[in-house]
Amino acid sequence: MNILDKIVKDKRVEVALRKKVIPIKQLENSVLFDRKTVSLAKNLRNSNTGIIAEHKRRSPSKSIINNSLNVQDVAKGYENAGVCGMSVLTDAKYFGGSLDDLLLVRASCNLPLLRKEFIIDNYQILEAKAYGADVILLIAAILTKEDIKEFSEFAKNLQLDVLLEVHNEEELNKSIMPSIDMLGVNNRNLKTFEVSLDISKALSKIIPDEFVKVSESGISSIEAIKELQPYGYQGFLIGENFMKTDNPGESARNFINDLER
Ligand SMILES: O=P(O)(O)OC[C@@H](O)[C@@H](O)c1c[nH]c2ccccc12
Repeated sequence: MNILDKIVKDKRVEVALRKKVIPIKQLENSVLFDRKTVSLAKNLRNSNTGIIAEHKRRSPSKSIINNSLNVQDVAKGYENAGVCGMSVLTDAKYFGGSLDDLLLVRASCNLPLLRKEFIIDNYQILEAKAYGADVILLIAAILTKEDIKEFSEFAKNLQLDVLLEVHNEEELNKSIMPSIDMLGVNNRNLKTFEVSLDISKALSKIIPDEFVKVSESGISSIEAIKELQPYGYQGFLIGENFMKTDNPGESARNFINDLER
């Protein structure tokens, strides 16, 4: 079984348990649930840098990236750096994240927040809203066209933005629908961990103009961004390149300063 199938299998068990511990009504009654959300898509359209900075402690491809940081400091640092939004990994088993990370980040900054999660159930979208997210990620590789329609419409009804992630043409073709705000091209194959910016370049040509294009993973230089901008990319999701340093906020600030020069 490939790693992605394993993650999804574990996720189904996890979500079934979560539902028993915290009923839907409780999520809907939580303080953050009725909050006004902020749009990442709008921020990206109005930016000429478009950096979405991620909080990621570890990953199946790299094991430990950074285990010694305070998630609230990271959030404040990213906000001060002038990023357009922040992505917070909430998967515990493979990425060392949690919904509590998301909650702490929500309490520390006003950035649009992406819940970075393997979403397979509407319940996780309610959790995203209740713990402070503004945006959800949907991964085409683990969803059917019907799932994508159901989950994205459910998210839109909760005033959440939807970032749909693809890795090839077939995934892209089943994902194009009006309830999607942003199309993310993952440069990393989640089954083999191979990374190549060529994926973003190739797929950009068949992404319709109404979607904000986001390039995800393996971005570690200004040059990479300059290379991708002519292909129409307005968003760049960066995790490891910032998280591997002692001060991700400062790294992001230097990166953005260089980019604006
Ligand atoms: O750390 P990187 O290479 O900059 O990548 C960040 C982000 O794109 C990556 O964490 C990611 C993209 N899609 C995902 C789906 C699930 C988990 C993680 C991801």
